[in-house]
Amino acid sequence: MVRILRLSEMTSEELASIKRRAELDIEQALAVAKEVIDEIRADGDQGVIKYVRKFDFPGATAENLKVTEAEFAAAREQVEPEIKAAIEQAYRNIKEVHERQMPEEVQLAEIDGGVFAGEKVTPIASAGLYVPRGKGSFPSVMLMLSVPAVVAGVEKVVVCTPPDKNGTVEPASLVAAELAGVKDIYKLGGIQAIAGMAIGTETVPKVDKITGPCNVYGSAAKRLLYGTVDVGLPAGPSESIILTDETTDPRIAALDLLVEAEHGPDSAGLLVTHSEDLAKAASKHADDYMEKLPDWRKNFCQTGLSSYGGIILTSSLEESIDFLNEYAPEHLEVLVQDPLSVLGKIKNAGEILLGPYTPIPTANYCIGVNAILPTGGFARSYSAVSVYDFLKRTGIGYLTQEGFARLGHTAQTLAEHEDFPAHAMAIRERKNLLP
Ligand SMILES: NC(=O)c1ccc[n+]([C@@H]2O[C@H](COP(=O)([O-])OP(=O)(O)OC[C@H]3O[C@@H](n4cnc5c(N)ncnc54)[C@H](O)[C@@H]3O)[C@@H](O)[C@H]2O)c1
Ligand SMILES: N[C@H](CO)Cc1c[nH]c[nH+]1
Ligand SMILES: [Zn+2]
Repeated sequence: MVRILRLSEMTSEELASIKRRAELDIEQALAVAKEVIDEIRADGDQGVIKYVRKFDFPGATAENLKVTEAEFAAAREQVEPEIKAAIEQAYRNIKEVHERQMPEEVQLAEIDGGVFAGEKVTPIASAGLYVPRGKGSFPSVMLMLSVPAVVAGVEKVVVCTPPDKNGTVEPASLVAAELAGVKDIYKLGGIQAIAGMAIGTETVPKVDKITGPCNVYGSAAKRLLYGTVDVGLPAGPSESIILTDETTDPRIAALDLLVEAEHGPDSAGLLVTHSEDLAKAASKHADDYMEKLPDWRKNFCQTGLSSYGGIILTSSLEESIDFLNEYAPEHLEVLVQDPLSVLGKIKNAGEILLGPYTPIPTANYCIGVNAILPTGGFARSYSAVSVYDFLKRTGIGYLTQEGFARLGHTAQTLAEHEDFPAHAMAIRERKNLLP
């Protein structure tokens, strides 16, 4: 049975472990990440190729690291029409959502007589997208990263994604990339991908920003390369909370508890409820549904649900909401009787999905909201991937003579107070230099 943890009886260590998720495991990956990064810094392509061969594609060479036009053509042929149609529908919604996010290129307003303030947005010049491939194929992630980057207007979009041992990139991911307008794809996974794009080699372009979810190895590389490159939002092992009450169908709750738990042994699936009956029924149904999964996914669920996940039994809906706000889940499903009634009380979640007709997979794939979300508690301060991950906002200020007359003295006063004499002089002397 999926474990039921009564919140009031959990020790502080148990609670801390649940809230920390799998982030702790990154420590064991840091050593190998440092070794790989150092060799890629020193040896460029040869460093990259050594580790692509070691971890993914034994036949890797500098000549076959980049996906060719022929491989795109082969992918178009291989991908079933039904899969293509699904990718196209998902693409349309994701594109619609992200185009709606785009701000005006320049905004400037006169906020006081002669005082103009605003901002302009500029796409970053180059972005490196990481599309994972270890414990699943992710054409959906390809779309969720490529579409906002292209909509934002990034000139150079580079993708790294692990190849299989024969050097093949998952065909549906290539179809998705081509649909989104991205063709610079490199057969790199894990540490070597992050390091290759952060440092740049003879074959792998150096980029200004890397973003995309990855496992503990890629996450370790991002942590070590923070400062060399912008490593984007912390998107690690998947996690979710299913918030329920006594009215929730325990079968629906059990089904949805398994969704993110199946991503990997380090994924966290939590069901949070104040109904003991619901908890017990959902635990039983989850066991039954797990039997329907292939062994490797069932094992992921069982491992995750018994270490980072399970069913949290609280004393009230308010306590459930307090717990989820503290936990800050990547995915939050709200299956209580009146989902909209709790929306205003939810402060920390990567996404909020309302009601029984909005299971997490609909958002993972095709509602259009971005499914690349902060994990490990970072939903307290990070947002889902959006066009803003690929745009810079630059402030614009403009004072007319009237505006300067209005603000000059204030600026000089504060400059003198903060003991910056050149700041103060730049204002004071203008009165003698300008009409
Ligand atoms: N937060 C999000 O928005 C989001 C979205 C999708 C997926 N995810 C998560 O992303 C993660 C993807 O992980 P994954 O493993 O499936 O794919 P991955 O692409 O991150 O990792 C696979 C790569 O890891 C490297 N690797 C494997 N074993 C290694 C070792 N022993 N030493 C060094 N490198 C090694 C290989 O190069 C391989 O290509 C999952 O945890 C999934 O839950 C998160
Ligand atoms: N749930 C993942 C984010 O944690 C997104 C995804 C893609 N494919 C399946 N799931
Ligand atoms: Zn998922």
